Amino acid sequence: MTAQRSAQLTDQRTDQPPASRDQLSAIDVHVQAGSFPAVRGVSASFQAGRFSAIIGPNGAGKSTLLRALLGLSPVKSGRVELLGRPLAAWGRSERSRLLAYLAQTEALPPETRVRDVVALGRGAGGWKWGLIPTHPWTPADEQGVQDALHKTDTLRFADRRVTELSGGEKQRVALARALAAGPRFLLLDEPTNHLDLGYALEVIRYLQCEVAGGLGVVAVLHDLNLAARADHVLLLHEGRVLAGGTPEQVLTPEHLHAAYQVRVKVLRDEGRLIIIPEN
Ligand SMILES: Nc1ncnc2c1ncn2[C@@H]1O[C@H](COP(=O)(O)OP(=O)(O)OP(=O)(O)O)[C@@H](O)[C@H]1O
Repeated sequence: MTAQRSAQLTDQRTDQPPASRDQLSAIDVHVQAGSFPAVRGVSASFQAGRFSAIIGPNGAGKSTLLRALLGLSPVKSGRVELLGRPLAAWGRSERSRLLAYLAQTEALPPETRVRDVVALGRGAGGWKWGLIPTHPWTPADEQGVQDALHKTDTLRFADRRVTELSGGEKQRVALARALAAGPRFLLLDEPTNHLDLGYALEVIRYLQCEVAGGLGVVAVLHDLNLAARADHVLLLHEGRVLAGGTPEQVLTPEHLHAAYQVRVKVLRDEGRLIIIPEN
């Protein structure tokens, strides 16, 4: 795609932050993955109390951007800000209290009961894995674990071992662990990967409930019809922002063809967008 054509597709090449400071922002962020410039000058803001989806074709830089927002991938230039302060200025424990991460493939400790895995999310010790408790266990911790189990529908197998679970069940346990600490932002890399259609929708609905309660969700999604349920969509292409805004602004046939080289129809059903490949 030529630069001129790309510029015609959107007048919103960067997704600039609104006035609120209750956000996680990337400001002209460049990230190098090995010798490859995986993220090339991305500016975007992700609000607390909003569901943001990051979409784009394979290799567009979605996971690398997510990791940079978490401080897990070093930023070559530009900066990430959390609640108006540079990410690097936050202490490690404050940062991990505010930001939770659900990676593409979560390594859950094997032979461990689900309840104990979720408790790790609140800083419980896991002496078997060399983890030291972050603080003495309190009734609030117990309640946080119970709530996370309940909300993710994992309570009914809370006493089973992780090794006895299906891929989808493990994914929900990983989600429960990420949520147990009550983070401000939850960043998820393809959270619906191993989930059947019913649970994928349930996870999205569950995340929407948490968003209504003030959580900021930033999810890398491949399923454009799930991304259409987000409040805000960021479309990446070759490490850059191709478009950012509401699903209506971003999920257009022009943008999607530019990013995926696929012609799509965008339909509307009861106010929701439905994206259908044309062939
Ligand atoms: N260690 C590395 N060395 C070289 N290139 C890398 C490295 N890690 C990632 N890349 C490249 O950086 C680009 C962005 O990778 P990233 O995983 O962020 O993409 P993505 O959009 O999440 O892709 P996918 O949808 O396939 O998961 C890809 O082209 C990838 O091959």
